Amino acid sequence: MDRLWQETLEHLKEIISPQLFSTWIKPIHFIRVEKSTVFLQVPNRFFLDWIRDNYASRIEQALSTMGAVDYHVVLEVGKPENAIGTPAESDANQNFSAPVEKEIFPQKKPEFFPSNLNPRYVFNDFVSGSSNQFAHAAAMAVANNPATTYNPLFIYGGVGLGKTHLVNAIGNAILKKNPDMRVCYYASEKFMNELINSLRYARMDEFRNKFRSMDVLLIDDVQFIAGKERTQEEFFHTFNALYEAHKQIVVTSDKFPKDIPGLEERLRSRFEWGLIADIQAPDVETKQAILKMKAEKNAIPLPEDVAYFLSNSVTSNVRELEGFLIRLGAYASLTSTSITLEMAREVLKDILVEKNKELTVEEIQKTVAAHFNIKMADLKSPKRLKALVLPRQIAMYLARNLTSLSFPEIGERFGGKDHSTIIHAIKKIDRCQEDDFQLRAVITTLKNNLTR
Ligand SMILES: Nc1ncnc2c1ncn2[C@@H]1O[C@H](COP(=O)(O)OP(=O)(O)OP(=O)(O)O)[C@@H](O)[C@H]1O
Repeated sequence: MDRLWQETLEHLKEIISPQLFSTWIKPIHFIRVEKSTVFLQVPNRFFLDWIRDNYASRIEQALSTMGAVDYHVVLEVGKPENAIGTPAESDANQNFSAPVEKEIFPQKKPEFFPSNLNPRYVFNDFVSGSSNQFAHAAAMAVANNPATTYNPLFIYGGVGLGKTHLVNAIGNAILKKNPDMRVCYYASEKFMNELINSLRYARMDEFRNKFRSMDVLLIDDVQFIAGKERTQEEFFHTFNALYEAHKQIVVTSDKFPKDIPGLEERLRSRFEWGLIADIQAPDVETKQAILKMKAEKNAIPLPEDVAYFLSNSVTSNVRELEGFLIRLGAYASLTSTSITLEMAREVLKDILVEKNKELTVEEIQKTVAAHFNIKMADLKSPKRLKALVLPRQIAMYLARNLTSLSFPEIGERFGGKDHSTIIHAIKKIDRCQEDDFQLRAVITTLKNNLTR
């Protein structure tokens, strides 16, 4: 099992950024396995909450990918004495001594049909702002009246913007009102792993019966099944069976259905049958409100100026924002100090320098060119072909929105165009976005890709 844990760590290293891996995964210690439960040790309570909410299901998926199928993770707080695994990053973590606490993830319901829902993700703890109010309202409508108006509900948005939170909130709210309903949350990778196992052990009937008997099926990060022929086929039949039986389906993705490469046409069109709601990057006020709410929940005293500093310093990923808060809270608790602006600047300096690097027009052009499958040189050229004009105007629009360059400076980077051309492009994209839902979706996707 030690080897399996090391292999799981290697796998996680590949799918999580080095920064996040060293902050959150490295300090975890493997303790033991009992039946199909893997006991892991984390340095403190903050860590436990954070890992449970953000990484537990990924760890379970990674274990499953490495062969430990259907294993559950139990997190414990404590000293790393009996632990095996990579050493914790900081001395502070090593020396932390706290009473041992245990928490099981996922919190399995005793009944036969586990919902896999994270009980902490509820509507009350979701901050609604202009960036997410449409998705929030749609999610509430579905939770109040499942399978009546918006079916399927498709929520899309960039990394760490609250899709998993919202989809779990829908499930939790429905179950609260209707405890007998069969509500089930599945990360699409877990759906795929379960399918693979059912195929391997000739248990497809069981698999189909299970998924087709649900009242509410919540599938998170559906983009992962794109390109996986067998999984898409099985999901397609599950979708049809549930839809025809008037059961609610909610799907999340990091992209608009049309923009998911490798997604079968028949699934794409079904996702567009219901309501599609986007979550955009939060503005500074929403970020501040989220931080304050999270600080209160975690009993972290967060001064106003630090909340403002954090909200202004990081790009858009709420998970990262929350990670900074937890880091500050842990630092303050371990060193028995209070959180101040000076301390926040010091503790987060390495990460924030990296984050504050401004995007370049070249990066924007590269991303736009790749999205539209055209050459970067075409974005700078004077060619007036229809297939080039829109991508070029979008790239100009993004350059204005995501960098601090002036109109003439942007013109310069687009092959020496006049500033009036840039102004015209920006106005046009601004105007068209108001009515053109698909254009808005493309711009959201590009913005999310550029600022993640
Ligand atoms: N509006 C919000 N209010 C409160 N918390 C939020 C909000 N948006 C995001 N969060 C928090 O940010 C963290 C990341 O959110 P979540 O996991 O739902 O993101 P995601 O969009 O599903 O990301 P991914 O694309 O990586 O799956 C969670 O802890 C969640 O509670």
